[in-house]
Amino acid sequence: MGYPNLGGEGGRGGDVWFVARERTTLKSIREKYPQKRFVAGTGANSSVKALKGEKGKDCEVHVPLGISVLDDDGKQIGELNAAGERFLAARGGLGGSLATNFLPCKGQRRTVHLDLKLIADVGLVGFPNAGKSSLLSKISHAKPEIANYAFTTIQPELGKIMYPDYKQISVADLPGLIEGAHANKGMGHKFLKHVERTKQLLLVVDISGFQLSIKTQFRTAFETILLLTKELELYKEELLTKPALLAINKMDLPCAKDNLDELMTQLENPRDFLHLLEEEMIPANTLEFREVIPISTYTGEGIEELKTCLRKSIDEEAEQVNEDYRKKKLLLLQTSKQEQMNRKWHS
Ligand SMILES: Nc1nc2c(ncn2[C@@H]2O[C@H](COP(=O)(O)OP(=O)(O)OP(=O)(O)O)[C@@H](O)[C@H]2O)c(=O)[nH]1
Ligand SMILES: [Mg+2]
Repeated sequence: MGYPNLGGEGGRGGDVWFVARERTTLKSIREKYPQKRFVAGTGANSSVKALKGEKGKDCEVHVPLGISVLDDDGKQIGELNAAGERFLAARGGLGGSLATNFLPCKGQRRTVHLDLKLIADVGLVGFPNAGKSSLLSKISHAKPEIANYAFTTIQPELGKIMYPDYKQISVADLPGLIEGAHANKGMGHKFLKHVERTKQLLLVVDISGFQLSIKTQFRTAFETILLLTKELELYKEELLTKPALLAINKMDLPCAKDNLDELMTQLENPRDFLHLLEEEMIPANTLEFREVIPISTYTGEGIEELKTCLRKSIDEEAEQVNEDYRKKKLLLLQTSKQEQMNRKWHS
């Protein structure tokens, strides 16, 4: 009876949510929120009338798909992988009430870090200058930077291959990999983490063998493939379980045909040629390619075939996933039926 006019609880402060949206980039967040801080709303004062106050307006920050939310210690506390998924970054403070002596509470403050790993059907993996960006610009509408120096690409870029039946396959152009990338040399982890989320790998190698900015200025295509395999293996062995295809680029160059013949022989029995590489660089496992496609982004040779192969590989994989799902469902159904029968039997 002591407070006849103070029955209403103040409204809770607005929350801060991260909401996954297509076509959002980390850059756009930085531009929109240069202060880089979001503080959840403070609750409202207790109302004088015996009415409950309304909750404050939430702040929704649009983030790209593939965002991991990490706490200050680097521990992952959330993940946003599909459009519309939401993560509560900071909760609004409670409104004033009798219990808090009518005083509102402050909104939550939390320091979080956003880490973007691209989600794509196919990731382009290769040494710098192999022609990954040239390839992406050839098969999609993306306009990545292309130049005759290493590390032209420093940010991953996404492009989409459009098929006549409207199916689309997303392809991520990634920064070039170099020897030691697993130990964070070059673009290192920054690049390799994106490979984790691509469904399939498309290795792109330069058939001429010239390497820019790498210890050895010349590596045959076969050696390059082994070195790329080694880097992936050292970073995370599971990456090698992803379906992989191989595009052999720059087939327009004069040396290409002979080099290709040699490479194909080596790929038939890779184990017989491992000795060509320094011992410490030999990978424990070799990648098995679903398809090997010679291409030239200059002349267009092999580009249509490559698109067809990618499509086939992605479709096959999707079919396999569906099949596994069907099998799992069937098994569940069978076991639950069996359980029902058992119960009937015992009762
Ligand atoms: N001769 C020839 N040159 C090519 C071909 N494709 C690309 N190039 C050239 O190779 C160089 C590197 O091409 P990019 O597409 O930038 O290579 P990248 O693999 O994306 O390089 P990074 O971004 O540094 O990893 C450029 O000078 C291209 O013009 C090709 O089919 N034939
Ligand atoms: Mg590039």
